[in-house]
Amino acid sequence: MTPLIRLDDLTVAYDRHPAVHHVSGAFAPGSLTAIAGPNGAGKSTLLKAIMGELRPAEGRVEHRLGRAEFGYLPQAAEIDRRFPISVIDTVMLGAWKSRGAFGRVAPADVKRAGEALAAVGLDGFGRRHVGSLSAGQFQRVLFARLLLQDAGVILLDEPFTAIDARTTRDLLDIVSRWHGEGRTVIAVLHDFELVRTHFPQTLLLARELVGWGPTGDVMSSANLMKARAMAERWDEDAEACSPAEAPAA
Ligand SMILES: Nc1ncnc2c1ncn2[C@@H]1O[C@H](COP(=O)(O)OP(=O)(O)OP(=O)(O)O)[C@@H](O)[C@H]1O
Repeated sequence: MTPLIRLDDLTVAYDRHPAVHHVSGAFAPGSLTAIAGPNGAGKSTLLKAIMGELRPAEGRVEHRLGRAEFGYLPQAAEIDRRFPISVIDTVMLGAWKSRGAFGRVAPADVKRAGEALAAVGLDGFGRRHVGSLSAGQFQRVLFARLLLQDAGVILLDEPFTAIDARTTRDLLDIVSRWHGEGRTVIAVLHDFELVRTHFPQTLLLARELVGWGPTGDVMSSANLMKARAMAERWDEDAEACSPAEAPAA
């Protein structure tokens, strides 16, 4: 099968210090993949590089997708909820693909936004200010926004962190539905049990690739120990990356 997204010797760096180092592999269309690895492994950086928010220092991210084909749920810590915006308007932001960034709001979009809120269990919350929601309710709002966006590739950065079991279950149902609809879903996750039970593919990252393939193979004790050992060796003040450091193919 032709890959949907291919990573070719991808290195992504901040101030020339690599956070993702020489990663190669491919996401198949319609695949459901967890990105796992220790803190600081480069997982969020990799998501941002996949959707083009960060440019590679070396190597490439290859695909034929436009920006609108990517739906993205950032880490909760990256979102400022003090911005004075209602729940329904936040969900409506997901409709920008169909109406353009400054386009008029169509009644059909309002209806779809209401349906998306109902689908995530927040019927009647539309007029609430996002700052007044609990963390779990706000995560549901962000999923409703993704439902409205209707993207072919969905990137989720720690979608279930600080979320209770019931909300996690409800949001996992939505992830399963997206997978069933043939969308490609890539999620950064810390809960290994959840990875093993719900994600058929795993990309295990410790700046460099530890493993990428069927979850049962990749999440072996040997690989998890290897990832931890690699993380313990990281030197935050290491020299900037040079092409000569690339591992042999
Ligand atoms: N904007 C930035 N500027 C400089 N360095 C950054 C920036 N963002 C991330 N980094 C560094 O890049 C490395 C990878 O960070 P990243 O957030 O991608 O890791 P992660 O695997 O998602 O971590 P976590 O599990 O803790 O969320 C870390 O050393 C981090 O400090």
